[in-house]
Amino acid sequence: MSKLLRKPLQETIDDGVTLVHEVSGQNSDLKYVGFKVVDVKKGAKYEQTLEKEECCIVALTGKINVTEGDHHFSDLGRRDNVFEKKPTDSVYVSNDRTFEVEAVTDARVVLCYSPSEKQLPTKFIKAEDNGVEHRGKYSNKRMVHNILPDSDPSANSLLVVEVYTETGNWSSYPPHKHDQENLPDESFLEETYYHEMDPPQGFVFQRVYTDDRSLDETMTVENGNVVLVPAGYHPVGVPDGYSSYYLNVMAGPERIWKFHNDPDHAWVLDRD
Ligand SMILES: O=C(O)C[C@@H](O)[C@H](O)C(=O)CO
Repeated sequence: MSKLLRKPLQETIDDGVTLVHEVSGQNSDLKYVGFKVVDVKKGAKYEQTLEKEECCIVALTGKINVTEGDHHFSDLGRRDNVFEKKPTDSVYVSNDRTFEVEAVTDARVVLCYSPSEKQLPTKFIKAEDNGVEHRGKYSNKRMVHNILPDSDPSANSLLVVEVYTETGNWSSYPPHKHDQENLPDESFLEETYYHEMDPPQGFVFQRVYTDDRSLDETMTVENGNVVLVPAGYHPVGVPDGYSSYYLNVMAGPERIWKFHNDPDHAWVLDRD
């Protein structure tokens, strides 16, 4: 098994709360990105006290209430299935704060983390505020929901985005990387991919590789898997008949997404 590929854990951590994924500095080489997925049954609660880390809570599917101090946000979440392809609600919570997520319906909640020292205001990121982008042509078509892009200063480090790739298409393609602190040409950002497929028996392929091939892994990724991208190019290929969804979390020393295309493949962008 690749050390970059994570399968769902399905570990009960509280009444009605199942830990589906947990990526942290304790169980990976990532220093800037932490990632969790929890399934919360209707009426159950997940609570967490953040230390020196900020968190973006994404109502992936189902409906939730989120409370942090005097802030209470009700009935967040816009879809029962990510393949409804509509943006959803999220909440940004800064370091050293405690939040609670209560499920209004059975819900899957994504928790995106990055180290943070400087407190920022808690912020409700409404579905309507997600920038929606259609990128690419030929077999490189995808749709993006920008939850926390680098143009939004609400977070210290976190960048969060959802990407839908059409059947038979490629995304994060031509292959690009962001693993050098070399601004303005490239930024260093670690990344995680949480994947789903429609229909769910589908799979996609994701390759993670560096120029010198000291890292070069090609993974068969199934519904609900997570891929870690500590460095390198990280294209995704989607087989015919299946659609792909993934949620990316990125973070690094500077909060800017500046990627570098693999020079061997950048030519695909130059076609008419
Ligand atoms: O293909 C896309 O446009 C999505 C990717 O950019 C993805 O969000 C990523 O690789 C970020 O580095």
